[in-house]
Amino acid sequence: MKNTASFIKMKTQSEKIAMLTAYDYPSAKLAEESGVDVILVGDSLGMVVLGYDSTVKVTVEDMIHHGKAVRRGAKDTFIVVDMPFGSYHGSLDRSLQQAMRIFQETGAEALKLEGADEVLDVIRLLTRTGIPVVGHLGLTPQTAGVLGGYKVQGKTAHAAQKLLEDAKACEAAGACMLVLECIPYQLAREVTAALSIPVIGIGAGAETDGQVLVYHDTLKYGSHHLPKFVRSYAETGEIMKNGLSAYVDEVKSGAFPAEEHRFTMKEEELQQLYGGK
Ligand SMILES: Nc1nc(=O)c2c([nH]1)NC[C@@H]1CN(c3ccc(C(=O)N[C@@H](CCC(=O)O)C(=O)O)cc3)CN21
Ligand SMILES: CC(C)C(=O)C(=O)O
Ligand SMILES: [Mg+2]
Repeated sequence: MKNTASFIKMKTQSEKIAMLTAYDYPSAKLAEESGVDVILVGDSLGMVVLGYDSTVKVTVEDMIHHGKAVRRGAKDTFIVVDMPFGSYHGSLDRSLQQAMRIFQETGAEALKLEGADEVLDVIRLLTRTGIPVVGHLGLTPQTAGVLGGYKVQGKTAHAAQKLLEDAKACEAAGACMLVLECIPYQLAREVTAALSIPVIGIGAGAETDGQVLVYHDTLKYGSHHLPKFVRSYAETGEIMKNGLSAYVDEVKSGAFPAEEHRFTMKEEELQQLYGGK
């Protein structure tokens, strides 16, 4: 099992870190078998698995439910679980309580929190408590309503400067890793060079220490809109739909089930059952 020190070593040796989301037992198992370095149980599960139009309806219970399934499917992979919307704001006591529940019940290796500013106190508290924290800056989907949608962040010199300072502050607060979402590649490059902790990008160009993508985007599973930064590596949705249509067709035509799918009662038992009839 890799740990936070392994990822720092990978950064210093310029070995790229491959992170992928997973939400259940089979997806986690496939991710582990594929050699993924870090599995993220993302709150994006609200959109790609539960069918919400944003991540803000996702609850602590949802994250625990899915996190436990992912743990069962990937016993030997470093797992990060997103703290969901509203679970790490308001008071430090409550934030720690929610974090402890997710961390203890799922058995994850780390938790991910979006933002800096007041979230820095939470990063510090969780880290001191013994919970490794992954930061998340740039496009932070939990605050999309305030940001004005899913838009590229850090495009102006002023916004880029603020993001760089936030990134340094996350590291100083104890974050073991940082996710940068939807920012210009030049800014991602600068943040990656400025930090000692690994920086993982999504829509942040090729010059970060690693990449993360959403499972369903990577496999083109589901009918959702694919963001511009995604590359899909398999037409899974199409393959599944073809398989399911073939099943329905064969039930309708009577081609399924065939003789090899049925069970047989012995002739003598049939005799006894029906007598001489
Ligand atoms: N399926 C899925 N993939 C993701 O990567 C993802 C989620 N869901 N849900 C949670 C967040 C939301 N994310 C998103 C969603 C949409 C865009 C998007 O459509 N962006 C525009 C760019 C907008 C601009 O130019 O400012 C795009 O065309 O890619 C970006 C990030 C990333 N995360
Ligand atoms: C897109 C990644 C970084 C994420 O936070 C999620 O999947 O929820
Ligand atoms: Mg997330």
